[in-house]
Amino acid sequence: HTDPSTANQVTGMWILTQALKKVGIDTMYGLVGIPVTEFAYIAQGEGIRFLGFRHEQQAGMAAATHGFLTKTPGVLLTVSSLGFLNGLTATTNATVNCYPMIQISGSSERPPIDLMQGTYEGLDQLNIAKPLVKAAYRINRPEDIMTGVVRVYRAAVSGRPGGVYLDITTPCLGAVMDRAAAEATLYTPVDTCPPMIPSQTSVARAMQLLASAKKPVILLGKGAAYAQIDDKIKKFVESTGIPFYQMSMAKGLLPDNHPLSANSMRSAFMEQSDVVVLVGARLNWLLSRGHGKWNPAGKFIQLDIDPEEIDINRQIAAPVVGDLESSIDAMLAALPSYKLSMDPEWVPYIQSQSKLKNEKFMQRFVAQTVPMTHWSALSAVRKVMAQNPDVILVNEGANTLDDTRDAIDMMLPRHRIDCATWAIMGMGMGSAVGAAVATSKSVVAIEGDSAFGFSGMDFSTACRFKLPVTVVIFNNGGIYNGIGQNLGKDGDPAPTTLNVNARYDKLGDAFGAQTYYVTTPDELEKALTEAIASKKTCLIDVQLAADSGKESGHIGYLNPATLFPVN
Ligand SMILES: Nc1ncnc2c1ncn2[C@@H]1O[C@H](COP(=O)(O)OP(=O)(O)O)[C@@H](O)[C@H]1O
Ligand SMILES: Cc1ncc(Cc2csc(CCOP(=O)(O)OP(=O)(O)O)c2C)c(N)n1
Ligand SMILES: [Mg+2]
Repeated sequence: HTDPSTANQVTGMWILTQALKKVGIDTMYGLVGIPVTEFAYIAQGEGIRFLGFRHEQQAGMAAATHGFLTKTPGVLLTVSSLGFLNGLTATTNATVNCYPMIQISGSSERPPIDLMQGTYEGLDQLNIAKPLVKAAYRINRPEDIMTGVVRVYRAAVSGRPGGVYLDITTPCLGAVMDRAAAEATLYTPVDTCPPMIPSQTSVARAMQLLASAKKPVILLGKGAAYAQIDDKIKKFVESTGIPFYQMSMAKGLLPDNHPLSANSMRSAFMEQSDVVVLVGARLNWLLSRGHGKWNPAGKFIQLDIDPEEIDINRQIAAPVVGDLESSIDAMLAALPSYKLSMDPEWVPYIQSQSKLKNEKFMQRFVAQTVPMTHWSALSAVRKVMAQNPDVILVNEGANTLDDTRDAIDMMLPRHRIDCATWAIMGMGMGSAVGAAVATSKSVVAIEGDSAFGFSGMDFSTACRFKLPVTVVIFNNGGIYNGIGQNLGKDGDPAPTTLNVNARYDKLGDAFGAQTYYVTTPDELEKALTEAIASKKTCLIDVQLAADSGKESGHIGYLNPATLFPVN
């Protein structure tokens, strides 16, 4: 597979490779085939890492995670039609979650697409992508490749980050151009993600409101984690002395056990806070869209880069529109000019109530039940994760997501990647690979067994690239707890001692992983400790009781026994 380019002539594939290097791309995730295989080889030959996956959705989740963790857009490469569509779910999810990523897909030549003449893998990809992603462009001519790459790069990283689609046609990839003319089109763009400075007026308005607050709270969202201004966030919290709450992917910006953490006091600050500071956090469903328990008299200060985010669900009394670094800098600079009037009992109240709640919460880990529940399994996992704070945690499921989020304190920023704003399943294996590749750190993915099912075949990708990824599967027999179980007669509740039949460790054996099958907390603690220390690709099947966890509806119970005769 050599590049067909010659001393005097180059192909569109070569130009695309050079253009990606000009904007600092050194890694691509994807699944090759017609018409992008040759391009991937050329890119590899020019020093761009390429990680081949089993499904484009997981390659896209890896690219999105890469973007969130590095602020350089992750690149997803797919073939046309279904490969493009498989990847589009990840690019759309990245757009919803504000992760910067670029999906590059080969596409058919235009005339037979536009005339619907039935071409190989023909699909009008650009127009299908447009409504779902932050921006979408098509390149038809080799001389436009650099422009197309700069457009998608800027769209992915500037303003609110998001997923962007770049469509490049087969004729363009294969087009031949004079080398000198092609080189003349290449350049490194200037200032691709400029600061967005908030107005002084907006900062003064926010500081006045903050200074008047009796029971303020600071909510840190994944935008604050993404901004990579960790010391400034810490300084803002500690110099104001205001309690803070971290959304799931902001956990670790300050340690979850920080004395100002209101992590266990969500209801209290929702009901009582008179001023709420949203820092890179949307007032969306994850925060009851600002209604329900929220104090109706509460006033909101919102720091966000997206002006259209303001007032989406509640009036924002003091919007500060700008990039978080510029906004936090401005507020820190103004702080000495203001005297805060926080109720001196507010922080002691938060701290004393947190202590009581945390002590009560710890009771959940006492029962070392066998068969295990999520909580008895987490009693072991939390111990091992506390000893390995620099391991990145990937997490998805229902009970597995909620319980793990509450059970495992994060000590470092950008060390927790989960199903986030859209709460989709199937981000696990791609995110684990993307996190390991982007950071060279070890990764532990705590997966519900149903959630694992969406991306499980790409566990083999982690094995193939020998990544230090340990997948821990909380196996309670399927979606929530029980679909597909051989249930009691006439839909009666299933007996709680049903053995869970699946053995995911054997799947790991098939791909050469270091695997474990554990049924007790002690076995799990030993296995996870060993797996992380090994820095190998590992899989731990954690057998839980079939009825562990709660679900929104025992839909498996609706099946009459006659449909599924109990064997
Ligand atoms: N660099 C940045 N500066 C300011 N705001 C940002 C930046 N990056 C992302 N954001 C904003 O952060 C917010 C992230 O919100 P969200 O994804 O709901 O986080 P969470 O679910 O953790 O609360 C988005 O509104 C986005 O516009
Ligand atoms: C793309 C998509 N399809 C389906 C669903 C609906 C769902 C929400 S949670 C979940 C899996 C829960 O079972 P799991 O075994 O993972 O966890 P546990 O509670 O510990 O047993 C599903 C299928 C979502 N959210 N996204
Ligand atoms: Mg399950």
